[in-house]
Amino acid sequence: MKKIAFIGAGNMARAIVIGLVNSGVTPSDIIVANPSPEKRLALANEFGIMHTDDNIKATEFADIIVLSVKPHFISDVCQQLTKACDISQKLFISVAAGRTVAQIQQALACNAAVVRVMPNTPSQLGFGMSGLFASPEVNDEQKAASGKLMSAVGKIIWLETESKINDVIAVAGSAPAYFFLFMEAMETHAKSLGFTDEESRMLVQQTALGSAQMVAHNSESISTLRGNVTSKGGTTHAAIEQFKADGIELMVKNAMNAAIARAEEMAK
Ligand SMILES: NC(=O)C1=CN([C@@H]2O[C@H](COP(=O)(O)OP(=O)(O)OC[C@H]3O[C@@H](n4cnc5c(N)ncnc54)[C@H](OP(=O)(O)O)[C@@H]3O)[C@@H](O)[C@H]2O)C=CC1
Ligand SMILES: O=C(O)[C@@H]1CCC=N1
Repeated sequence: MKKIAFIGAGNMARAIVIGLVNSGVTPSDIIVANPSPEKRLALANEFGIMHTDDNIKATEFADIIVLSVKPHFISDVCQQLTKACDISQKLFISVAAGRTVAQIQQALACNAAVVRVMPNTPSQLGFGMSGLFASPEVNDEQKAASGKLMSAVGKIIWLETESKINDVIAVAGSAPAYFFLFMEAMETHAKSLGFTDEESRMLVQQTALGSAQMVAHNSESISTLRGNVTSKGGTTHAAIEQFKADGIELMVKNAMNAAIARAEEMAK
């Protein structure tokens, strides 16, 4: 197995590291670099991976460097690495939203092999969904290695054009938060209907889980599954009509387009 370094030990790095270790990757093949100790120590203590506060040491150790800092730190981190060590044979995987291959290569001062990945946090349970785009410099072996890495934490699709990364952000990268928002709204109203906190959480959580499982395990369209719940003139019909009257389809479309627009803006 290739050695993997995570630069940045935040939410996304944590999600992927957990998924990798749970999928059987040897913990001592993974190193995480983060300036402040709490998050990297937590990962090291929980999963037995290596850790450091030195991005350069982590980069020297690894074949694959996963850039998992906030987008506005990507350029500084790349410039730091390129000045301090030989990166010519390394594969860079960037999970950053709104940071293009060209920007990363410019900061690395070379035409490095870069794979952009747009993952999501369910990766930590092995239920991730990632879109991947490879720069022309990425060879077949590196492409296979990055596909294998992200397949360890969920499902993947390869993208023909880099701009599709922004579409994946809208449909999958940011999308767990949409479902959480919906669940939060339902949980809040369940509480106002008099259910306890625990009951409200369980009612919403189990219903969301069951619904997602039905989608995953049925070949019928999602629309058909919805129709199967919706008796004509019944309670679900009343709720769905109210959602439609309040503009749910437009709301979802506008929200997804807002995510895409923000990603495009960040790339400028
Ligand atoms: N969260 C998500 O659902 C998703 C996030 N992403 C992408 O993942 C990336 C990380 O996001 P997320 O994990 O949420 O962010 P976090 O803020 O949780 O994590 C970023 C981490 O980077 C560390 N860091 C800051 N500066 C440096 C540096 N110079 N060198 C090394 N580490 C540094 C921070 O440390 P400290 O806190 O100590 O400053 C922090 O632990 C972003 O680019 C985002 O676009 C992509 C898909 C989904
Ligand atoms: O909100 C963000 O910018 C990141 C990218 C996708 C999910 N979180």
